[in-house]
Amino acid sequence: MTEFRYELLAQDGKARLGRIHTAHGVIDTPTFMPVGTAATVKGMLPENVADTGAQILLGNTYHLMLRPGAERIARLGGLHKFMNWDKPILTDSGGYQVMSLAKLRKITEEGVTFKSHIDGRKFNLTPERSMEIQHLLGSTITMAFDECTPFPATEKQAAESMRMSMRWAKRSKDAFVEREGYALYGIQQGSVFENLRRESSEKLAELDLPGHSVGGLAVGEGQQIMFDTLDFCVDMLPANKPRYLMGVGKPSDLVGAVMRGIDQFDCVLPTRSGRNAQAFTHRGTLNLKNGRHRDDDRPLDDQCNCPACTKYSRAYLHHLIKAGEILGAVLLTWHNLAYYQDLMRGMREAIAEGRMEAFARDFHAGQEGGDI
Ligand SMILES: CNc1nc2c(CCNCC3CCCC3)c3nc(N)[nH]c(=O)c3cc2[nH]1
Repeated sequence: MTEFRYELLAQDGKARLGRIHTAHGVIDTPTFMPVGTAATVKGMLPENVADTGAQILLGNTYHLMLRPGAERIARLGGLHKFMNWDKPILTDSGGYQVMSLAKLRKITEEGVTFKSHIDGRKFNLTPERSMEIQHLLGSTITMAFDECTPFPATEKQAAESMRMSMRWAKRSKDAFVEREGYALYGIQQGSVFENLRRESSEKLAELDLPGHSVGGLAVGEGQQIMFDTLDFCVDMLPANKPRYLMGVGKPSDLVGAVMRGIDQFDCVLPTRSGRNAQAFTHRGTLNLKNGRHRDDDRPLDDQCNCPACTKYSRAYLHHLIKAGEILGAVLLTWHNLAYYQDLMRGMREAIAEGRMEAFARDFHAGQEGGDI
């Protein structure tokens, strides 16, 4: 059996090249984790997600507890078997999604009660129940139950919210079922306040967890404030353990956050925008709804080897989108996931060769390339 372990292989400035060893396989970092909210990466077969280079997916406590139910998934053999993905799965703890999706939410020290956004049934989510659900799912990496502090928040509001999350982190650890090769990550909170981020990091250090995430960002603060916060909060987390920035982000967010020491990312952007005709390319983003593509027989991205870019033209993709064809959403999702994996692979190679600064310069030059 494999014990959960992070290997730091190289550094270039604050950027890190690493490897996470888990019970379900190895993850090369920096890594982008596609989101599989309802036990599927929307529109993709898992083998094709793996083909893009993804080594780990995200699942979600909130969605799966509502439908089909964590106990049902456990009876059916767990989430890996259920969705036919045998590599690592990281599940979020549910608190963030309750606040962004559920109705009639009530937060107390005990946890959150809410009504399902699907059928209005009442639910109760506590650190203990979140741990039980993630255990039933068979998650490789379990996230502590936390509250994502809204932005903006006063320092007092951020302090109270963070302190509750730290009490919930302790309860999460006490309820977490230890298994070799599996891990519980703590979530750092504290909004944009350096002293609160430090207090949160010190509380998490007492729990001696195998990995951590930076929570409470990508909540509307904007890229500059996010980067300014990362400039001081990432180094507060142990350097010998993985650091995961939750909910991030667009390509330039990933480049900037890797350069600030982040190892893991998740974001719905590549999949959600793929379903909305938006494509990320080495030359910037474009929207295939735009009529300018209707006679363009060039590939979407001439530096990409995904099926959308090697087998079809922009004109065809435009046609599929205008016609509302399912294949349009499938091909653009596939491409965006491939582009994100290419970007991460490019950064891993750049860090290994000590040329991350040059990589970032070339990336930005390409994005402003124009005439795409
Ligand atoms: C988009 N920005 C953002 N997302 C955040 C998320 C969610 C990350 N993505 C989860 C997946 C999405 C659907 C299935 C799981 C956050 N999650 C937690 N627990 N805490 C945060 O502070 C937290 C903060 C976040 N900020």
